Amino acid sequence: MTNQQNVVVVDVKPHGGVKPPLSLPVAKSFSPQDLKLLLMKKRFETENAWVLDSMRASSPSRISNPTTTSLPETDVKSSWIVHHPSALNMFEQIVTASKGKQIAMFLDYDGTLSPIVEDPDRAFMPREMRAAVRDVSRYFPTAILTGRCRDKVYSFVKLSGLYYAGSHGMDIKGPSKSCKDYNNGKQGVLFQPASEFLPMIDEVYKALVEKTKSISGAKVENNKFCVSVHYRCVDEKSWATIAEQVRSVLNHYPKLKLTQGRKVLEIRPTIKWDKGRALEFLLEALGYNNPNDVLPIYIGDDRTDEDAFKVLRDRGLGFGILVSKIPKETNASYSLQEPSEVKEFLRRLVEWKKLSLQAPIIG
Ligand SMILES: O=P(O)(O)OC[C@H]1O[C@H](O[C@H]2O[C@H](CO)[C@@H](O)[C@H](O)[C@H]2O)[C@H](O)[C@@H](O)[C@@H]1O
Repeated sequence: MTNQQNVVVVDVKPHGGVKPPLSLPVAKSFSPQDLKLLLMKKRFETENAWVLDSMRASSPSRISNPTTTSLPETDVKSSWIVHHPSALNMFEQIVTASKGKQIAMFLDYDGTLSPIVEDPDRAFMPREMRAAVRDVSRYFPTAILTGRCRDKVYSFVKLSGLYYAGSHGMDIKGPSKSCKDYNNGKQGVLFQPASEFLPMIDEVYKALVEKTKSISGAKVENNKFCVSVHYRCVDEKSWATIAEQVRSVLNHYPKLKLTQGRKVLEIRPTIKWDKGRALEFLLEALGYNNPNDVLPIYIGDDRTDEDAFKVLRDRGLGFGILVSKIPKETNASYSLQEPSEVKEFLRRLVEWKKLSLQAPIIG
């Protein structure tokens, strides 16, 4: 007969949600010290399992609610398209909604302006996409919001008339050259809400490089105010090891948290700042305090873009457009399948704007 009972511990994740409950067998003879160690070990294992599940599901989460999973895949897809129609098919409705307002464009980078590739250092932006973004920025205030380091994304985009928000919005800079009159003279706006974390992020980057160097295919990227640990090229059998190594480093840094993107673990400060807050900051920096003056359009493909989609939805402002070929849970209103459709959407916006500037005023 065993002398054990089960203790269930419910804990709170650093970024708000509830962690899975810990259930551990407690022998009556355990000392408080043993119990503490056992609890720590169990928590470590549970958190790893939680990260690993999430890594397997990849990002953003595919639709998994019971009302849709019982339907055949084609029905799920058509029901999703009804709720998140193509932004190309809804183009007329989108521009009609901008009547009397200034359209402001917010664009994610990876998976939106450049196709996803294996090597993050080679995620170049196709020339035609650069032309489309440049043309859009001539007619509408335009910002790139990315998880990447701001300098790195600038080296890919190479356009000086845009706002850039790197490190998931923790590093914001205005256009380096004046673009018409819509930036209200706020050229060079700079906002870095996490600057005190720079030394810590640097330290964590080095620790992660060291911890993952023996995992074939793992890549650690220093994004200035956050760090990415890529596992796209890591054999799935080693995903548990990568999750374990990342957690073992993070355990020493309670002021940092773990989030996830497309085959990437992202380590960032626990401050309440994300792409949604950056979008709000940029709207204010552009002088759009009155929601009646502006129609923001945000296009992105990843979990981190959901923060921005949510801000737009909660404020009843503009439109979020998710780039995805498959149905996913999202706060976006519309969808586009891939970067080539993003380019088409941007081109159509420019054509529409040119025509509307030429149109005679009647009445
Ligand atoms: O906010 P984003 O611009 O979407 O940046 C998010 C992460 O994007 C990059 O990683 C992703 O794209 C890579 C290149 O296609 C791909 O190899 C990787 O698997 C994707 O997760 C970037 O390298 C990360 O640092 C960003 O956090």
